[in-house]
Amino acid sequence: MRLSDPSAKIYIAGHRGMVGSAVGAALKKAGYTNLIGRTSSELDLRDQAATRAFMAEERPDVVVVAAAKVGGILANDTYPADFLYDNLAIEMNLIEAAHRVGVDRLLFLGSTCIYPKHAPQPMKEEHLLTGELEPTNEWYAIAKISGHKLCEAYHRQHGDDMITLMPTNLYGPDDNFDLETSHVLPALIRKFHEAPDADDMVTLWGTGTPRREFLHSRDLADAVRFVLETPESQLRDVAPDGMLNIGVGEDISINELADVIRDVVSSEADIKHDTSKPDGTPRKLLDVSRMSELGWNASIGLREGIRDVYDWYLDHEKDIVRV
Ligand SMILES: NC(=O)c1ccc[n+]([C@@H]2O[C@H](COP(=O)([O-])OP(=O)(O)OC[C@H]3O[C@@H](n4cnc5c(N)ncnc54)[C@H](OP(=O)(O)O)[C@@H]3O)[C@@H](O)[C@H]2O)c1
Ligand SMILES: C[C@@H]1O[C@H](OP(=O)(O)OP(=O)(O)OC[C@H]2O[C@@H](n3cnc4c(=O)[nH]c(N)nc43)[C@H](O)[C@@H]2O)[C@@H](O)[C@H](O)[C@@H]1O
Repeated sequence: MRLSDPSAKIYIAGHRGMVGSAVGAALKKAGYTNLIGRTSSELDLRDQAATRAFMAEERPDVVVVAAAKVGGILANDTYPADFLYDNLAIEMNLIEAAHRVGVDRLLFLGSTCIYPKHAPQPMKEEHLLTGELEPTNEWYAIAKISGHKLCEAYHRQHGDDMITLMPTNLYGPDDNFDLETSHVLPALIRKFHEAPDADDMVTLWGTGTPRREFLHSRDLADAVRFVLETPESQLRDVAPDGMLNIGVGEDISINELADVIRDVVSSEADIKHDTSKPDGTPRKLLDVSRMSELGWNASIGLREGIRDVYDWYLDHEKDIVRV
């Protein structure tokens, strides 16, 4: 059901994360006053009984699933069991419990690693399951595909209003800046920040030739609000499979990204490549025509977004967990 009541109870699972915190801010700004969240120590969503009990007690009208085990290419490749099990457990428990209590709408957040490694570019929603996955993150990808399919199963069997957003690589305030487990953009902000001089060296993983698309978390949060406020019939007309790519529709090579970040951070460091680290998917540019057709487009440019995150990083550097 379309979100229209400002007092609707909205549960943001993962409300403290980069995406969850941006979604909370966007919904608050839009006038929604009844937002709830629980930290993972208050409610471990891998615990089915605890998740069912929480949902039965709170009975939210809307659930946004922004809780997940998340990380960059090296973390995914290093901890396959954690990325597969945690994400399967979290999404299975949340989606099933949402069905049990009869929420009006559930929004599941997937990720574009669900598409085949060599999918046609730009990638359309119908390219799902048409080819082999990228090995470094197939574990996370299979979990996210399963989450989407579970939403579709509840929609088909019970008529539940459950929609999957498939965001491209995200960045923003409250991102993870740990140099081993983070994604490339926050990692390079920190690396160049910590290497300001001409005789410093910044190491890029892989060859730097893969291309990535980057969406600021505030843009994603606005897309979440937009979809929640759109009637299910309109969403399903455009997305009969219940899936919507969320991106900017353009990409950049990692080498070019490094040049932009080095410039924004005002570093004079040189760059070298550690080709012992994986490149991952060569490219994963999204076709964003479904969201454009619905009337939504991203608005934060990459350079502007990197500047925004770097300003946030400078204000929070001392609080960021050291490796
Ligand atoms: N970052 C990206 O590039 C990207 C790209 C596409 C899609 N996404 C999707 O966007 C969503 C959010 O990602 P993010 O970047 O915001 O990640 P994040 O900053 O790591 O936040 C993840 C959140 O999930 C919560 N969480 C993790 N395990 C939990 C558990 N067992 N029980 C309860 N809560 C748990 C954490 O809660 P605590 O803080 O309380 O521990 C955290 O707030 C995920 O579904 C992710 O797949 C992310
Ligand atoms: C959105 C996420 O995309 C993720 O794939 P993916 O874009 O390759 O994840 P990233 O870790 O952002 O890596 C993107 C590209 O940047 C290169 N890279 C260069 N330097 C660095 C660095 O210092 N740190 C990192 N992390 N990368 C670096 C990396 O080798 C890869 O080719 C998936 O593993 C997740 O599951 C999720 O789907």
